[in-house]
Amino acid sequence: MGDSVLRIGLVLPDVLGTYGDSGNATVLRQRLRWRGMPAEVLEIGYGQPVPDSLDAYLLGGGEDEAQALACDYLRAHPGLCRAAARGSVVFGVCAGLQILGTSFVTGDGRRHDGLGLLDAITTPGRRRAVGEVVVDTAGGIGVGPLTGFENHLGITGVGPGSVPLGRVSAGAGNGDGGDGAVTGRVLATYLHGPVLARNPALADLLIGWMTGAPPAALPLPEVDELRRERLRAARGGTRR
Ligand SMILES: NC(=O)CC[C@H](N)C(=O)O
Repeated sequence: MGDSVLRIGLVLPDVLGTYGDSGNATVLRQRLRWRGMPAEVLEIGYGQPVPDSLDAYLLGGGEDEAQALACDYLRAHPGLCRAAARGSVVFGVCAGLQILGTSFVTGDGRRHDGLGLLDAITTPGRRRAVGEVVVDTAGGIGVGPLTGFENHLGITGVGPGSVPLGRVSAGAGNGDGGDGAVTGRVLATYLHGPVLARNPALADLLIGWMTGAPPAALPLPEVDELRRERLRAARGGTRR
């Protein structure tokens, strides 16, 4: 393939594959292809080299032990961090968010250094946050309301080097009223779904960062209808 093919790295899907977040790579690739931009997904499995030349890197969710293993691997194989320093897009979900931060403490009380690409520190909460989430991004990344589901023990404090994506109006998110964190082109959230399938505007924000220009509109009425349903259902739930 030539240099014009956009390359999306799916990072350690064999370790961070518990919550279906690998679908985010499929969504990004397909939304690029629908716009006539060739794209491919490279799965970077545990034990394989981590290239530093990709346009985007996606990290999904996982259990504490898997998360610690993935984080150690990415610290020892710094291709992702080198690429982020050059401006590649990095997108993390839940365990991915915690790994991209400065440090996290797992449920067993052990502290782990993160990759330090986001100014975010995670510690165990009092109880696991499980359920639907809605994030209002008007004061944050401005991509409309985000919907997804969460399943995590960690609570995340965002420092001055990052900003949350927005404020949660249902669910827990970071645990302090915000969700996720963003610094430059490194963005992460607690939302599974896959979140890019549920929230095409977030996928297109990442695509704009990858390509250097906001992509053309892509009307998909059935996706809009699905979003309306999800938002109605989640907003009918209780705030935790
Ligand atoms: N869903 C996840 O990725 C869980 C992340 C982390 N292990 C936690 O429980 O906080």
